[in-house]
Amino acid sequence: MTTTTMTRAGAAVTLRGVSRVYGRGTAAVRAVDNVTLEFPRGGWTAVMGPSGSGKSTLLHCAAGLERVDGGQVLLGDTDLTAIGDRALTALRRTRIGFVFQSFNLIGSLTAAQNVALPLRLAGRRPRGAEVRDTLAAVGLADRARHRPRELSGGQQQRVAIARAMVTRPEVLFADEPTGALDSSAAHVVLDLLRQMADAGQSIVMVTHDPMAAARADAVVFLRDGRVVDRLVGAGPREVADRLAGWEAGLGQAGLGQAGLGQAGLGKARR
Ligand SMILES: Nc1ncnc2c1ncn2[C@@H]1O[C@H](COP(=O)(O)OP(=O)(O)OP(=O)(O)O)[C@@H](O)[C@H]1O
Repeated sequence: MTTTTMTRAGAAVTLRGVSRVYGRGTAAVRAVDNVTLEFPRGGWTAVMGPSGSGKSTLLHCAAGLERVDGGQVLLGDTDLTAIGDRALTALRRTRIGFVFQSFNLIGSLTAAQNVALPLRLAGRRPRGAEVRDTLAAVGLADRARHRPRELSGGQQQRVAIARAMVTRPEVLFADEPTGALDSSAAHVVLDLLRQMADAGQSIVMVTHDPMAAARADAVVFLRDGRVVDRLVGAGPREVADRLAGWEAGLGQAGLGQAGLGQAGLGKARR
């Protein structure tokens, strides 16, 4: 875990007053409620919060997978809320990578073919070396011809990361990337993400796991669709305590009153 956050100038993704509402009238749920937030360029940010706090919705809005109902989402300088569906689709294929908890690989394709898919979708003919190098970067050079069912869960997730990275996206988004993995496979995936972040890749990751969140440079906490807290350079214990406080509905002030953990009332430390 690095305690200093080495980020390049500017934000990778900027959310300004972003809201996403599901349903209407009395049934309306403000899944994301007026969130203003920057995900730094070249930094790894974890997003945590109680179940239903809006983490996945926020990630989908930030990645342009879902349209917002209010506010602005900027990828670098590009306002995703101001571009049409075709431009957004093209942008998603070239400038964003997305990794899901359940890998979402295509079972009938080999690992190499899965990795080549985003290039083909973007209208490019993949060069063999490009796909090979990307698989090698996730430690799977020798599994190129395997199909997903012939790979372990951890290996499948590494293929999914290679697929997300083959277009060299500005931001890699990951929704619970270790949620379906045992702890040793999770470690391998988290080591890989750490290595990528150290090499300058911007990463935004939703997770329930304090061990995973503590590998990131910063942790943002959501509750009821709002950003309520942030930690920088925190260890797993501190992250777990802070999450427990928000899950218990106590918040930071409540943590002090209830004597839960060591989270304290301080601002994020650097
Ligand atoms: N497609 C949808 N239609 C209606 N409501 C939705 C939809 N998707 C999410 N919601 C609601 O929006 C809120 C936020 O959901 P979201 O999945 O973003 O939370 P989360 O923090 O990722 O939850 P979890 O940790 O359980 O995955 C929840 O109340 C959820 O029920």
